[in-house]
Amino acid sequence: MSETSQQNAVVQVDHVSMVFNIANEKVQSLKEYFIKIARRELMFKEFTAVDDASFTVNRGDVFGLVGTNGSGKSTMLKIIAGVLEPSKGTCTVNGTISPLIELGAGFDPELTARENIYLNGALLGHSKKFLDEHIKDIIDFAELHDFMEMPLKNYSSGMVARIAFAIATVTEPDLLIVDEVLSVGDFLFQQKCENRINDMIERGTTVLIVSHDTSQIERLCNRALWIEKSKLKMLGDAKEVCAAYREYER
Ligand SMILES: Nc1ncnc2c1ncn2[C@@H]1O[C@H](COP(=O)(O)OP(=O)(O)OP(=O)(O)O)[C@@H](O)[C@H]1O
Repeated sequence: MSETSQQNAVVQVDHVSMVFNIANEKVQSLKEYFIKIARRELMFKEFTAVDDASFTVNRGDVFGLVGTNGSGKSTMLKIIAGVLEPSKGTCTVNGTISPLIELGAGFDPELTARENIYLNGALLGHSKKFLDEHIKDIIDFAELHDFMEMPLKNYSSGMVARIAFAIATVTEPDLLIVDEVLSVGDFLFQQKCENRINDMIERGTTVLIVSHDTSQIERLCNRALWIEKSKLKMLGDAKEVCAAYREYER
């Protein structure tokens, strides 16, 4: 790769593979699990969720990931976000990241929504002072003013997604990673999120987005990657990749 393209890369994925060890049989409890491990009775088999992936996401790209269920999209995003260490290969990210990956991750269901804003905000690296100054913006964007003192366990998944999106986008990171969270929000909230993503794109944020809604990928993204059964199947212009993927799904 040339020096210029390297400087332009926000995400550089180089021959990345992710292999999980899956137990061959179901165990009923943690105790049984440890007993079987100690007696060497529990066998594992390897499962390759991402197989030798290499690609680059450049500054200013709005990059979509598509593929059928279980093809490895979320695993790829978790590697990019630094949540998972790849079994092979390297993944480099240049800049700050706001990951919106697993709905509810980084939240405590027993705490109120307000307390969770501080907890999740701290996990994203924000100070208490910063969160005090921005909590009104977060609550305003999520439109959940009447529910701030309610424990998060009583929230619907759409309400959790509203809070998670509002916190992740309170600052403008170099890279915004959005997994299926948008799909659980209602139509109006999805539109509001898309508008905010578009504003961030205009100001230079690079976006990585997973969605089963190919029209959403076509609307938002310039480039797309289709992952199928753990392997990269097609990389290129978002409209072309979505068209090929739709054809395959039929
Ligand atoms: N921690 C894990 N341990 C074992 N297997 C895992 C783990 N995480 C993911 N997998 C497996 O890896 C494969 C890819 O999962 P992944 O969640 O990346 O798929 P996906 O493309 O995001 O699917 P979907 O569209 O359904 O969200 C699946 O078969 C899944 O069961």
